[in-house]
Amino acid sequence: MQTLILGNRDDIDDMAGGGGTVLTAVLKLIDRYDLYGQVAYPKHHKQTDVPHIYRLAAKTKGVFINPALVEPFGLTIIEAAAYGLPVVATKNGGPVDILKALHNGLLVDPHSAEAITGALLSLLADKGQWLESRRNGLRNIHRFSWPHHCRLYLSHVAAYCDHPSPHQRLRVPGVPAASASMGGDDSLSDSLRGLSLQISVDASSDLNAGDSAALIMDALRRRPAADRREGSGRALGFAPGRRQSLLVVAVDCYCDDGKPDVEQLKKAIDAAMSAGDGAGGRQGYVLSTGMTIPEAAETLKACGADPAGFDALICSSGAEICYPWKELTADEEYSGHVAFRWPGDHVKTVVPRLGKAEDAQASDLAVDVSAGSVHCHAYAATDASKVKKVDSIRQALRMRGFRCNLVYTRACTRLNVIPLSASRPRALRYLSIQWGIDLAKVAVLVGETGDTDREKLLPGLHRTLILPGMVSRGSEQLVRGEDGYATQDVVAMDSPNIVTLAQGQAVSDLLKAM
Ligand SMILES: O=c1ccn([C@@H]2O[C@H](COP(=O)(O)OP(=O)(O)O[C@H]3O[C@H](CO)[C@@H](O)[C@H](O)[C@H]3O)[C@@H](O)[C@H]2O)c(=O)[nH]1
Ligand SMILES: O=P(O)(O)OC[C@H]1O[C@](O)(CO)[C@@H](O)[C@@H]1O
Repeated sequence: MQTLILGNRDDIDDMAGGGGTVLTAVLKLIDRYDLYGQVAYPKHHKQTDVPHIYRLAAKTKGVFINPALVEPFGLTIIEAAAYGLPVVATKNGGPVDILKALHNGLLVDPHSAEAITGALLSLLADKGQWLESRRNGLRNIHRFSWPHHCRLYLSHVAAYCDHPSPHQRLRVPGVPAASASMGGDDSLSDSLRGLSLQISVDASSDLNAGDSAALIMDALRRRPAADRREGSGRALGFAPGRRQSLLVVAVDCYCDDGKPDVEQLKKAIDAAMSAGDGAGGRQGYVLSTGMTIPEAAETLKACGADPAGFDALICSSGAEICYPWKELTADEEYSGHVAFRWPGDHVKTVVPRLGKAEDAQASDLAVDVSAGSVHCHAYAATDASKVKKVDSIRQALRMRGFRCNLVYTRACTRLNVIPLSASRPRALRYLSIQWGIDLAKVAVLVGETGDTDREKLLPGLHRTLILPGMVSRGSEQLVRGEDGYATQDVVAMDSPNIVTLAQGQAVSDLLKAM
């Protein structure tokens, strides 16, 4: 089945621009070649349908084609790559640069029907070529991430500022001697946040615009380290010094009764810690969990691990972050971020009513005050069969005007209700930005199963390592109903960024191989 997305319309005659003409021509071709039943051309689609359309095409081993006579940029080609869908694209315009970076398909002359047919058939018929294009797209898509884009852009700006007039100079703050000795910080995200303030035309400069891009970039890179030290009284100001990469332990190890499975978690932590041996402190550690901050600290101690050995704890399924080397209290800045549209106490009593199964008692999903926090309502669940799935509760809450994130944790025995903008991936992104560590230098360790938000930790710009045999009981049966989609329908599990640790393989070896 071919799917043609040809614009939303009620009536072809009312379509703007040349859309109506193109669609009419296509319908005539469908008729001429008698393709009824083989081609779908939906009249309407919503923006939220678009990811599913790309995924469907990728799943059915299809190809995305953009045969524009001229394509100024080509966002759709980047979108297709992000979903693992190979492309055939016009050789006129932006796609030339995109394919040079992504290698995710073939360029064609849009005026040549023969060239288009040839390229489509070649990708569709040659499974090896199709798979290579898919994997290249998934592997290289980070090149269109904002940090990468900004880095490239700045380097071009700096490189071409060769002839400034004497009073117009690019002022990049100097590098204090102390910070110059710090390890490389390869992300520009911090620098970029304040860039509009840092670059100004001013004669009293430390660097000329004519200086090499590398020099300017270097100064920009180092600046946040100095800023951070000034604010070191706050957790937010913590600069993880020599840290250049992060290992995030997000292995949700619980026993059947919901208590932390200390033995298994200890194995996961040991596997992570051993990967940092010999890194000279350049590797940082984060625990990412559905537990509260006190529970996480206590559990780490039970595992024989010093909580202070972790750079951060992401707790309550991403509602809180703390820095245990300093104190076990939540980062207020992050709390401020996630507070957006948090319905607070208004939603607290509604959840048990909407979340318990039809035949269940009120006590089957009851508020657990001790496991809650400012931005997390926690509920104790007696049995997985007595509660509704995440998707169903979320939908019921939305119908009542509450938009929240819901996560079952502790082997289906606890439901965390947190703000919509709080999640474990979101917390990770926050740390990556605050600390200036690119997500490409972050590796997340997960189990084969886990909390209901586990599948959201799998894709992204970071690398994901699946540790088999660590989690005996997860909560993922409570993600969505049986008629819902499967994880592999929304996550490209064959992405080069997602790998499973082989029996006896060390985390460090796998990281090196990725
Ligand atoms: O039926 C459609 C068509 C497009 N999109 C989305 O809309 C966005 C833009 O699509 P595109 O077809 O490229 O739209 P235009 O606005 O016509 O294109 C201009 O804007 C794009 C985004 O910057 C650039 O890539 C193009 O080169 C430029 O011509 C993408 O996210 C698409 O997924 C839909 O959701 N439904
Ligand atoms: O094929 P044509 O006429 O050059 O039109 C291509 C244009 O249509 C779009 O694909 C969608 O509007 C643009 O991205 C692109 O610029």
